[in-house]
Amino acid sequence: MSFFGKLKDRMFKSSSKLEEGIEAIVEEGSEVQRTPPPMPIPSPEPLPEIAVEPAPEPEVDSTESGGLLGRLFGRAEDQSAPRRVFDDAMLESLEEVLIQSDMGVETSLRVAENLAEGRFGKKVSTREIKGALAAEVARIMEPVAKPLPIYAKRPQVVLVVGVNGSGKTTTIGKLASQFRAAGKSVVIAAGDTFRAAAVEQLQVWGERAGVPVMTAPEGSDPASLAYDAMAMAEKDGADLLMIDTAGRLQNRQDLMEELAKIVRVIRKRDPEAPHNTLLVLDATTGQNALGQVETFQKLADVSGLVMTKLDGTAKGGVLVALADRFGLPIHAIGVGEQIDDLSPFDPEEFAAALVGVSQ
Ligand SMILES: Nc1nc2c(ncn2[C@@H]2O[C@H](COP(=O)(O)OP(=O)(O)OP(=O)(O)O)[C@@H](O)[C@H]2O)c(=O)[nH]1
Repeated sequence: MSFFGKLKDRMFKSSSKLEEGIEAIVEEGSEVQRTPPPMPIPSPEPLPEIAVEPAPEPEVDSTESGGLLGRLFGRAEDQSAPRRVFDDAMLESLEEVLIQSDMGVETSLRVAENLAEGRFGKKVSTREIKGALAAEVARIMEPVAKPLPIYAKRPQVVLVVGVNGSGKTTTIGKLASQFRAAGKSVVIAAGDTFRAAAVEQLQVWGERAGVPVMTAPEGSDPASLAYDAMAMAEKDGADLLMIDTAGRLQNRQDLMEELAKIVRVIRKRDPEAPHNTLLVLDATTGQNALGQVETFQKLADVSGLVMTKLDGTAKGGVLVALADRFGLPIHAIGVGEQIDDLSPFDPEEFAAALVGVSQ
């Protein structure tokens, strides 16, 4: 199955919510429209003879793209499909549906406003609105869709941060496996030395990915492990060193000091390290993800995001809010617990899956 197929299948909770919401809005309004239209007033004078093209149906921006959205939403529409006039009530209902999909209030209001532009007072169908929404979401997401940059630097150090349970370990395993498949040599450092279970889990992922995992005794200094891992990665000529970290936000000061110390010691070996600081976020936490970005930006120099657990959540819209608010690159998304359930972030695929493409 293509990754888009998987994404579409698994993001059903978000998309069905948006899809059903938009359908309901259009259908509700279209009933109002069934009252007979007023009789046309005959024009007293013959119209001057100028070549007038029949007014075209309002175009869906996305249909102009030859890409995925164009293919999905661009075909001619069944004329019997319900339509309603885009009015204030529709604008408000759209805002509500977008907020419910976790796009955040600010972003939802702006997106709804953009959908209204050029359509206000005109009759629109569900598919037109879905197509336009998908195009708008893709437009917002386009600038942040950037794979993890790979540098010539060896080892490239990737520090992985995020709250406990966000999916750091799983993401490190998945990324390591992908880098291995691309012919890169990888070393993992199990930097959450305070939790034996976290270390064990990382070892399991290391085995799956065929990548060595450096560990240290429970409770030992994560910075010292990071330093040793850096030395080992240098000695082995590894392309990448991925460092897992603790995610205990309960004591923010300790965590900040711990992360700062890791950075300080690895810089003794390479003043430019870490080359990437990946923040792993759990999509099921919805709007909390926004707060986590703010917090971790204070704790570390976050360079990009990975959003996990997009499968089975109705909160996929939070990615749009994140992109709109922070503009941080989204390197990858996770849609499952298996090793190949991590994909580069594709804005059009995401937009289509979020909005729902069954129509
Ligand atoms: N459905 C789904 N589950 C995921 C995904 N990514 C991670 N998980 C699951 O989320 C749980 C937590 O993931 P971990 O990788 O252990 O998270 P962590 O941030 O390392 O957490 P700690 O080890 O507690 O610090 C595990 O049960 C994973 O299998 C995903 O994309 N989709």
